[in-house]
Amino acid sequence: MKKAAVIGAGSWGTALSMVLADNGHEVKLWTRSQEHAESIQQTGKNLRYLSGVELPSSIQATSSIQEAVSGSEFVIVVVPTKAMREVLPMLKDFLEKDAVIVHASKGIEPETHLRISEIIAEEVGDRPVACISGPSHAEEVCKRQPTTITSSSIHTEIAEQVQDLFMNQSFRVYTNPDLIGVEIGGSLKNIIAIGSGMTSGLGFGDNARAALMTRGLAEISRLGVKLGANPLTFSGLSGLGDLIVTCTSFHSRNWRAGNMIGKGMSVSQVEAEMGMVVEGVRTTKAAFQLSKKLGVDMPITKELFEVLFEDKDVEKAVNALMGRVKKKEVEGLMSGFDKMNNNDPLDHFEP
Ligand SMILES: NC(=O)C1=CN([C@@H]2O[C@H](COP(=O)(O)OP(=O)(O)OC[C@H]3O[C@@H](n4cnc5c(N)ncnc54)[C@H](O)[C@@H]3O)[C@@H](O)[C@H]2O)C=CC1
Ligand SMILES: O=C(CO)COP(=O)(O)O
Repeated sequence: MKKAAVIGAGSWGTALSMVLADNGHEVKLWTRSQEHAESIQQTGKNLRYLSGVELPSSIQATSSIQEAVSGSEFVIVVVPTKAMREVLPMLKDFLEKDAVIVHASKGIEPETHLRISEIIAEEVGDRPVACISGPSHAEEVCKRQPTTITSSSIHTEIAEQVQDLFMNQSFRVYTNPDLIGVEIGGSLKNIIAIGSGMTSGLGFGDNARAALMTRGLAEISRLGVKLGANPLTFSGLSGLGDLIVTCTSFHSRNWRAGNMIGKGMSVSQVEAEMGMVVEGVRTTKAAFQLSKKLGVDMPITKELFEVLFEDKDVEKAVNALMGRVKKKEVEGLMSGFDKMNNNDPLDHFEP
């Protein structure tokens, strides 16, 4: 039995608390407001974010970050990316000496272009950090439906500790040392999910969605490899896996946001209507900036940036993508494979 603090009682923090409680760990779930903590304690439910779900009675909700973090061996941070710089300084002084920080959020910070593990390093200093990421809608995890994710850390033993912490019969956890690839894949798929929702909102069908997902993965991989990721990570759970789940599901807030924009709503209207975080909007800005800085061609991200931040008409964005100059498919996709030490890509996957 381990002691764990989950920081952020939105849908994902709550679902992860359930996995940890199911595994017999002592779980403190930190909420931003006292009212929310009291409501969870009194009703045994998170009425705001996962209303129909009965939480294990062992989960202790608290609005005291000191109470949550002190004594915890694992601190799982699950707030939206834009809240990281507010929340991390609040918990920093209560961290135990050997506490492992795990984050489960998906985003890149605009302007600094930092991944979340890098923001954690800036805010709390040099500590063991892991990221968990993969195709995992909270709505299904809380029903204990089969789910697979990746635990990533540059320290193999930390990734494995986190794997052991979360893994159970309905929640299967793999490890991958490629922290850059895992964080980039999980963050950038949200951009493509917004685009996928837009194509449905415009009335397009399966062909458009498949095109966007495939070419989206190509540009995610191009940027990721430029940043130092292993290209094969993008065909794993935190890459292709999460791209599929987010681009094809009504559960996805990013997909739903794109769908509403495709139907004609403005970005601000959509964000207000959603009432939950739509990470892909800020990440589109960050990825667009990064692609310009690094000279990486990301045509889908560019068009989505112009739709989301420069009021470009969605149909004009589609026309711009479809009317690009002719290209070879495979050459661009394969660039980066020369980074691998092994000549046979399949050797990189454990059976
Ligand atoms: N919902 C899901 O199925 C999954 C979500 N994620 C990621 O997890 C992260 C959190 O997402 P959700 O839980 O779904 O979001 P959510 O919108 O359901 O909840 C966000 C939570 O963060 C809190 N929060 C917001 N701003 C805050 C601030 N400034 N300070 C402190 N707390 C603040 C809110 O009170 C709320 O408890 C995101 O990065 C998302 O991409 C990852 C995998 C699955
Ligand atoms: O990352 C997710 C599932 O893996 C959740 O995606 P949304 O934030 O779009 O709901």
